[in-house]
This record gives sequence, C-alpha cells and structure tokens, in this order.
Amino acid sequence: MIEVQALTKRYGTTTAVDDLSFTARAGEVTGFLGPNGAGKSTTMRVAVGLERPTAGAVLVGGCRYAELPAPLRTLGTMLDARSVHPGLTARRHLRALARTHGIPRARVDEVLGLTGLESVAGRRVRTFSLGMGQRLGIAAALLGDPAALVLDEPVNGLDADGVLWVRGLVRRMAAEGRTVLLSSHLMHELALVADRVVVIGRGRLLADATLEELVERSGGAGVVRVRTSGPDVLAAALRGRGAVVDDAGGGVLHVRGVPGDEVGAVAARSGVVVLELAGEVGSLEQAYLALTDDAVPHRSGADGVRGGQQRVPGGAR
Ligand SMILES: Nc1ncnc2c1ncn2[C@@H]1O[C@H](COP(=O)(O)OP(=O)(O)OP(=O)(O)O)[C@@H](O)[C@H]1O
Repeated sequence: MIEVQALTKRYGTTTAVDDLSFTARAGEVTGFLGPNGAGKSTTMRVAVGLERPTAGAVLVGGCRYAELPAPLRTLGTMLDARSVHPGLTARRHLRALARTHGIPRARVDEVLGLTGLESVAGRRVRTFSLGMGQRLGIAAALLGDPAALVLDEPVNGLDADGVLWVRGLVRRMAAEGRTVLLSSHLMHELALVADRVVVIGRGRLLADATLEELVERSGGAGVVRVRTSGPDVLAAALRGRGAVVDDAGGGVLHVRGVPGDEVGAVAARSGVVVLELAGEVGSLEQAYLALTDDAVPHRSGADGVRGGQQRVPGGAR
C-alpha cells in the first residue's frame, strides 16, 4: 500500500503538490493522472525519497522511504529511465544495483528475462533505444521483487509491442497482490490497465474513483447516439417522452433519459429511418477533460470537451 498523506511540496513560490491525499492499494493498479505540470512526478519523487515534502508524507507499507530497511525490496521505481550511466552495459548496471542492495546475482538474469533484455544485456546503455531504456528501467524496478511499484509514464516512447508488454506486466503485478502506482497524462492509456484513477491538477486532488464512477460523475453515462434520416421528427418525439436531446448536426442526436432500444422503437413509430444507434460510453476522456479543465492554462479548441464512441469503461483489459 502506498499512502499519500496531506502532501504539500513547494519550490519557492511554486506549489507543485498541494495538500494531496490518496491511497494506492495492494492488488490494484492505481492510475495517477493529470495534465503536464500537475505534480505527478513530484509526488512520485517524494514517495521514493528524492524530495523532502514541505508538509505531509508518503508512506510505503506504513514507512517513509528513508525508513525502509530494504527499499528496493519494498518499492520498485522507474521515474527516469535515462538516469543510467551510458557507459555501463545493462547487465553491469543491474548487477551494481543488486550488489548494493544485497540482492542475489541470479535475480539480475531473471529480470533481464522478464523484461526481454537478455539478448542486449551485454550492450552499453548508450546504444539503447528509448524503448530498451524503458525496459531496463522497469528491470531495475523489479530487481528487488518489490511489493509495490511506482512507474512514471512507463509507456512513453514505447512501440506498440512495448506498450502491450507494459500493460500485461502491470496487470500481472497487481494480480500477484502488489501495489502498482502508474502515472500518465493519457486517460485512454490508463483506462486499459487501471482499477482506479487518481486525477490531480495544479497539485490538488480532483478525483479518486473507479473508471465507472468517473464516467457517471461526468453525466456521460446513459447517453445514446442516434443517426437518423429525420432528426427533427425524432427529437420532438423523444422530447415528448421526457428525453433530453441534443442535436449534434449531420442527423446525429445525443439522447439522455431514454434507453437505446426505446430510442429505436420511438424512431420506428415516428416513421424515421435509423442509420446508426449506439450507447455512447466514450465519456471517460470527456470526464477527464472536464475535471482538468481549470487545471490547464491553455487548452486548444481541438482538445476541448467532446464526445465520441469508445470502449466500455472497466471492460476488456
Ligand atoms: N525542482 C523543481 N524546481 C522548481 N519547480 C519545480 C521543480 N520540479 C517541479 N517543479 C514544478 O512543479 C510543478 C509540478 O511538476 P511535476 O513535474 O511534478 O508535474 P507532472 O504532473 O509530473 O508533469 P509532467 O506530466 O509534465 O511530467 C510544475 O509547475 C513544475 O514546473
């Protein structure tokens, strides 16, 4: 378990983290989400003892990082995959880490295998691609077989295979009962792996919820999208049944308060042709954008709140 307790971190006049509290639980992937500059990395750096909090604390398994008797065995971290000496080979880097933390050498080969780096273990890190560097960072995080993992943007720079691999890895780690705290600024990426999401903006907690709760809170649940040959006729008929109807243009209506099958039945009775009918559940991104709207100084029009059809939250992982 990772507990962030009333954490505040200031740099001069900048408040990077502002009285933030949340818990990442064992056996779950907790997505840690926020726009650029929201304070995610600062929170994670405090968690691993790289920064001193101005106030509050981050506890891992009930202890501050500095108090942990065997930090690598308790908390594996990948905050900046480029922080490895470029002249070292991957194997030497991991062996040095293992030696300084009393971890058996054999574990180095295990994590090289786990992260698919065996064939390049003898190469100097300076020759590594971004993706190989990320894998090495994750190998180091796994070295102590830790009960908790903190990964800062682990899919950054990874190709499609790498992204899939990270998703599988974090789900497996959680299924083994570990605590996984995973940051991203991409809601759709976290939606595929996280059990809960903690959303922050300008250092403050904006939401701590399951994906389903987030969507519900945004009012995005239960929206039906229908494309029809007669939007005006259908809209009037649906409003007559108490539905709230937005005309999105192009024959498309967004309908709330009436289930999809009823929208179809009303269309049939009204004599209009239904060209498309879908439950609109793509409101996760919408929920996130709405939540963080005030936390982003200059959001471009193209990034503004919008609908769309996406996966069902909490569905396939
Ligand atoms: N060492 C530092 N000195 C001064 N200000 C800092 C320092 N580190 C972070 N900040 C500021 O604190 C705020 C939060 O930064 P942080 O890197 O934690 O955000 P983030 O959510 O991780 O963003 P990103 O997604 O861009 O990495 C930003 O305004 C940043 O400029």
